[in-house]
Amino acid sequence: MSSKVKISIDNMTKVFYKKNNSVTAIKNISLQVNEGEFICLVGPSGCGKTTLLRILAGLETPSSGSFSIDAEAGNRPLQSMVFQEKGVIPWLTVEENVAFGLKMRHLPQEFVKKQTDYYLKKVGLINFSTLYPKELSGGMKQRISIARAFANDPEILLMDEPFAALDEQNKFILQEELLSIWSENKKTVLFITHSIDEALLLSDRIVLLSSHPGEIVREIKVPMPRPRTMEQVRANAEMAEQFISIWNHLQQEVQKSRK
Ligand SMILES: Nc1ncnc2c1ncn2[C@@H]1O[C@H](COP(=O)(O)OP(=O)(O)OP(=O)(O)O)[C@@H](O)[C@H]1O
Repeated sequence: MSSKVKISIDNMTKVFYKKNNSVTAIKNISLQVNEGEFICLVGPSGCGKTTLLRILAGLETPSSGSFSIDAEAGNRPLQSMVFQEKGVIPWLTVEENVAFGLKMRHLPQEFVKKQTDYYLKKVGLINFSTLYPKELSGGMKQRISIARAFANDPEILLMDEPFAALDEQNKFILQEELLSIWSENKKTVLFITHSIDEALLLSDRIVLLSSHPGEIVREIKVPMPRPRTMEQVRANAEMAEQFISIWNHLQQEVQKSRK
């Protein structure tokens, strides 16, 4: 990981205004993410995690505060986003889905083919490239989204619970595949998860948010060296301590939000 700051979020607040009331989704969020850093955002439901990612993706505007993403020269997209579901285009084949962003940028056909095949191989879909999403399992569809996001070669990757809808076995496989791809090109990643295990496995740093409105309450540097596997994470005493500490935080925040 470099010491260069890639994402800088400065005192950001987002308020949604409705007819007769307003909802503050996130409040005074300040965060700096280094180039190549993998950060997981963990917090109770409704604390504004998705809102924060949507702002960074340019899909919402902050009510106050600001952010910047350090962009290198060239025509790389600023960010790619991977969602929990519905991230694939149903009328395009697997290959066309992965190539979509590259084709939109009118990159040379040869380069698009090379980049697409590389990531299709990485996620184990090269033999399924002519199929349509309806012919695939949920895990395979998420693989398309991951392959497309990396193939686009964005400045940063934003991932909103990409594995939440998968069964445990598929989830473990995809987590390891994601880590394997990430370890090659060290993208800067902001990843939302409700799974403490997942956050401990994937992150360099875990950012804990309070219940609604979401404020950053703690940052945890994950002490375990890489490469990591879920078995190692679960067998490690220090990680077990972190798990309990995060679990207690979430319990307290959920109880607070119910009062
Ligand atoms: N477009 C919107 N209009 C009005 N309110 C919104 C909008 N988007 C989000 N909110 C509100 O902002 C708050 C934060 O929502 P958000 O989806 O960001 O939380 P979250 O932490 O991602 O939740 P979860 O973990 O359940 O996915 C919620 O109270 C939600 O109702």
